[in-house]
Amino acid sequence: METEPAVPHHNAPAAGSKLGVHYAQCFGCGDEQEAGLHLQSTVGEGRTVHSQFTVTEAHQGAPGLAHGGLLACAFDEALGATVGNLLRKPAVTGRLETDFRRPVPVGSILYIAATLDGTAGRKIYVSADGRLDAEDGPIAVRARGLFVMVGLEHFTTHGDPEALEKFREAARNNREDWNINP
Ligand SMILES: CCCCCCCCCCCCCCCC(=O)SCCNC(=O)CCNC(=O)[C@H](O)C(C)(C)COP(=O)(O)OP(=O)(O)OC[C@H]1O[C@@H](n2cnc3c(N)ncnc32)[C@H](O)[C@@H]1OP(=O)(O)O
Repeated sequence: METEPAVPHHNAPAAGSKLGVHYAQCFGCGDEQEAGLHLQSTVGEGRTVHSQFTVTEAHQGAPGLAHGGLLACAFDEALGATVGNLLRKPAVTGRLETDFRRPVPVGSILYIAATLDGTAGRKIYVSADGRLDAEDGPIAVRARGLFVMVGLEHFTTHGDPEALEKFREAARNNREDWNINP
């Protein structure tokens, strides 16, 4: 199937909109996960979302340096937030590739700029650069993801049967006009 340009949903949040927590216990963005990433995201121009998080001591692999898997998690979250919020369709990560280009020290802020690259049927292609300490800082990590659109029953069948109500609760706290139906 041919890849087509990704077209943001007509009701996608506008450029400049801050994206809230999609689930309080999410390791990537949740505010009830003490050691989590607390990633914060804002919609950018076009098909982009800008996210950032501060690397803390809870995120170490080697002494004083972020764990690579943890950085991959940050990109999973940033790419997933881009897909979910711009397309407003439920999707899960099928494939995630990361290139680690520079070490990321504890105390750094990682600035992640993600772009929706295209869709092919249920497949969504998305990529991102992560820069150190400034939006125009040196690239530390690059990632490419393939997300696959799923029905909402993916979350209730395989996860918590009350998943949809938990998502809705988070959505109500973020945007009153949010409707989780795709
Ligand atoms: C409603 C509004 C929402 C609002 C929202 C708000 C914000 C929201 C923020 C969320 C931010 C969280 C970000 C974290 C996101 C996770 O971390 S999700 C958790 C990690 N991922 C998973 O657990 C997924 C586990 N895997 C699966 O459940 C299934 O394998 C999948 C991915 C659903 C696919 O299974 P399937 O539905 O049976 O589909 P299948 O036919 O196998 O694959 C479909 C297509 O994808 C391709 N494909 C699948 N996997 C791969 C792969 N690994 N490599 C290459 N191609 C693949 C297949 O080849 C196939 O291609 P075509 O034949 O169509 O060309």
